[in-house]
Amino acid sequence: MAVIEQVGAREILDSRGNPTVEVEVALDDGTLERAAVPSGASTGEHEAVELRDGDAKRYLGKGVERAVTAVLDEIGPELVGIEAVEQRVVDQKLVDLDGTPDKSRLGANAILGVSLAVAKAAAASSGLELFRYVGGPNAHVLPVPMLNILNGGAHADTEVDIQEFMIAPIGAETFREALRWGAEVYHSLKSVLKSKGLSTGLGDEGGFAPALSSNRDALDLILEAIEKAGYQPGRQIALALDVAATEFHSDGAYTFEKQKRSAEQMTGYYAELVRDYPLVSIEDPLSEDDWDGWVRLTAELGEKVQIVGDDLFVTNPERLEEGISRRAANALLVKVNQIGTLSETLDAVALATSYGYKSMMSHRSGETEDTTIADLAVATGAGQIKTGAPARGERTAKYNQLLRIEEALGDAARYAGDLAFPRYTPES
Ligand SMILES: O=C(O)[C@@H](CO)OP(=O)(O)O
Ligand SMILES: [Mg+2]
Repeated sequence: MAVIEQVGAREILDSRGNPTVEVEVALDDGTLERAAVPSGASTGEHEAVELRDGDAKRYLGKGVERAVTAVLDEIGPELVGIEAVEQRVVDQKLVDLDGTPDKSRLGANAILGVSLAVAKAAAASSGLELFRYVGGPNAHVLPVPMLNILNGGAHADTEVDIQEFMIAPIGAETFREALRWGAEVYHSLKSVLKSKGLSTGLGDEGGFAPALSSNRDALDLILEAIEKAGYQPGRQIALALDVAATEFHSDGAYTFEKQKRSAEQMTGYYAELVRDYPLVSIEDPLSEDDWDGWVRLTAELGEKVQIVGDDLFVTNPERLEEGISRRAANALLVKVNQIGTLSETLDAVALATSYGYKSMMSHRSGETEDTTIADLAVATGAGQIKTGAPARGERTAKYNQLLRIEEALGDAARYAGDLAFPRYTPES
């Protein structure tokens, strides 16, 4: 087995034109692999800390030279000589070296880059694709792509409050078919928008970002696009939301559609949406610290629809444990850079699974060409992945990797389909 010989790092650009960290790990058998780190816009207060330089002259203070230096000067030398397959040893070393609970000293961006690059190098050196290396023989379920085709909130310059309107092609037979359906609906939505004189400009995740006066308008446009593409809403293609409610919550109130609302009023609004639309999943319906609101919302809607905790859980096993004990949400959003190491990410998914919580693998709004999360979705059997629209290279890189994985698995591949959403019964 191969040991880590050298760790390199550099500053590269992400899909928003902001700097981010890329790490390279070289092993003594000649293997060289790299991983790039994503970056969020609607970040949760409890996420691990992304180290930024703060020098206003460089990239308006968004540089990551300090994180790069942390990899080169502090982290790298400590890892030389360790077996690359000892992922947990490496990750524990990263956590210990940093020494803070939120990875703020060395930076979660520095730490994650190293953690993922080590995993990729170990996989390559073992002659295994990443999904097989991390997931073993059980890695055979292709996730439902949760395609974000209409962007609002912090990802668009419009007044649409809900951040992400996604389609979930649950009725497809294979991932390949699901992705094709999704792309067809994406194009269909473009025509629908054009025909109504609405903008077809894009938001950060490649979805359209038209100026609309209500959030229901967005759902109606998408339903029209699904039908015009020749698919049945609900049975073949369901809907999902990421409300990202932390973004419009302050002083105990939600400013939604220009009105101040309580958690109870927001819950009432979602209950109507679930009644009126084929929704399989709602992410962050309430703010990150509104635990009581989450508990009540989950009690009211959790039997009918998946309720996903993103800012609430921040892929952190401790916050997830609290959520499980209080019965807040029934699914976990999984973002590798919210927690900072592969081992802790896998721990969060395992914890979720053991309590019957579903997991949705996720990108960030600032992304790179790195495709690690596609492999992790299959490795963990998550059954769901959201990585933006079926357009724009940094998003399609992940979906395209899933096409390759499905092909590599051949007859062993199984598409998660509507089984990914046990709380949803497609209408006949
Ligand atoms: O809220 C989210 O789920 C994400 C990804 O879609 O957005 P961001 O990366 O900006 O936090
Ligand atoms: Mg979210």
